[in-house]
Amino acid sequence: MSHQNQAKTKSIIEQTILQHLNGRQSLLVAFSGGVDSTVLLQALVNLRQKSQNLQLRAIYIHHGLSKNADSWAEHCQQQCNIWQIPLIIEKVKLDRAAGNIEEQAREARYQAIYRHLKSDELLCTAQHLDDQCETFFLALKRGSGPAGLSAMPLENGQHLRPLLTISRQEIEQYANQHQLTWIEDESNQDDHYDRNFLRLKVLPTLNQRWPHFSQMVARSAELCQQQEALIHELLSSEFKQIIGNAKQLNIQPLRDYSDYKRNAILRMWFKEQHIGMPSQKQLSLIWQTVIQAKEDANPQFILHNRQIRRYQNQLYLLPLYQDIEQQILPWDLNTSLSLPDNLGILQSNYQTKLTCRLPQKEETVSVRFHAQGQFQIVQRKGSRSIKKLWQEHHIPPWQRTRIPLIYYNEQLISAVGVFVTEQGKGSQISFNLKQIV
Ligand SMILES: Nc1ncnc2c1ncn2[C@@H]1O[C@H](COP(=O)(O)OP(=O)(O)OP(=O)(O)O)[C@@H](O)[C@H]1O
Repeated sequence: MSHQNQAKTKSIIEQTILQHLNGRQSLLVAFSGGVDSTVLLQALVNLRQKSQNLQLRAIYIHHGLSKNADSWAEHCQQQCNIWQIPLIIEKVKLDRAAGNIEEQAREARYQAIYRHLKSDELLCTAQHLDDQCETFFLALKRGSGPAGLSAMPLENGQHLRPLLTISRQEIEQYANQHQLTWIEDESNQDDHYDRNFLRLKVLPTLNQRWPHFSQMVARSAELCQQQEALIHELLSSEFKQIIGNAKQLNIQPLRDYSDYKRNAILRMWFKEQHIGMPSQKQLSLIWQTVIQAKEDANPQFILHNRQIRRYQNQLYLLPLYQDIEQQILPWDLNTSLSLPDNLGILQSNYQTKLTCRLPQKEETVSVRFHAQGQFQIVQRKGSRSIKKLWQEHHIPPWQRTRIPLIYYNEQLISAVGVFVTEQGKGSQISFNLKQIV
């Protein structure tokens, strides 16, 4: 490549980034140490030198997946020292046994990054044109509609992908021209992963035959994005009317919509809650088995580690709660006991109201639950008084009876039936601890 062309590549990359920054100056760069984010960071350092007044920070996420991850973190640190950029190194924990390690890593990575992102900062990641093409193909392989085929947006909230229109080849040229050093992740060569298979085996053939193939795919993705934006614009006022404060969806109006409109509204709802899009089949199952379930049913549908529930004609997207009925929680009454899933904190109060009978002695214990925007009530499972409370407070079924087994002084006692209300004002209610041994 001639010097002239190289200089052109350099200025194209910097100019493109500058254009996309559009005056924003405070940036957090997701820096993996790979060639793409190395080029991104270096180009930003160059722009900073040219008095663009940029405030740069970088973040490296240590997934602990590769045996080389420590040395990658070290490499990123050294590089940032040279460029005088503060670097955050954050370790995340993944569970290999839980499967889909790539997806887990991605989710944990973005969660960790967003924890560090300041409100006035822009997150910059280094996906490029060829990544965009691969993402489009991966969506095609899943049979996605326009939402999936939109691939990655250039900008989404506080997240910018300033290299999205730059090709891999241009990035590599820039890296070589600047004699940059970067990390080669050994897993990039493993075509067992779908993305690598596309990159290594499929797209080179297509790009060889049609030199602007990736640009054309990116254009299709952009057209899909425009269609999505249009649908969003057309439905947004209706959507606002049927979504509640807790992001629950009023399903009554959905019954009068056409299938197309209903599915579009449901997709908007999932998107709003940052959950991966359900497939067409999953959408129709949600419609049939949850929304259309018999009135007295208590339907549940699990999607991407969340559960979809219906209650009083509203659709809720909730975390998957632990089965605390099977859990044993040791409790020293001198300290407070945190219940799982944010169910609250148990605290004993020796100026008691209610009696707990333990084998050795009779002791009176009352238990208070502390409100944290919610309040918790523990009572005997299904007793008449508790049923009344459920009704009064509109407690949905999935919050009604959660029974942890609790040890006190090495004796198994049980707080029988825990439930949570969201609006709770009265915040503290005492209950019976029942001895069950
Ligand atoms: N370990 C990491 N630490 C910090 N940033 C990272 C790390 N891995 C990836 N990134 C950032 O994310 C960008 C995209 O990387 P990659 O394509 O591997 O992720 P991805 O999960 O496919 O992202 P997306 O789904 O948003 O395309 C990188 O260019 C880099 O900016």
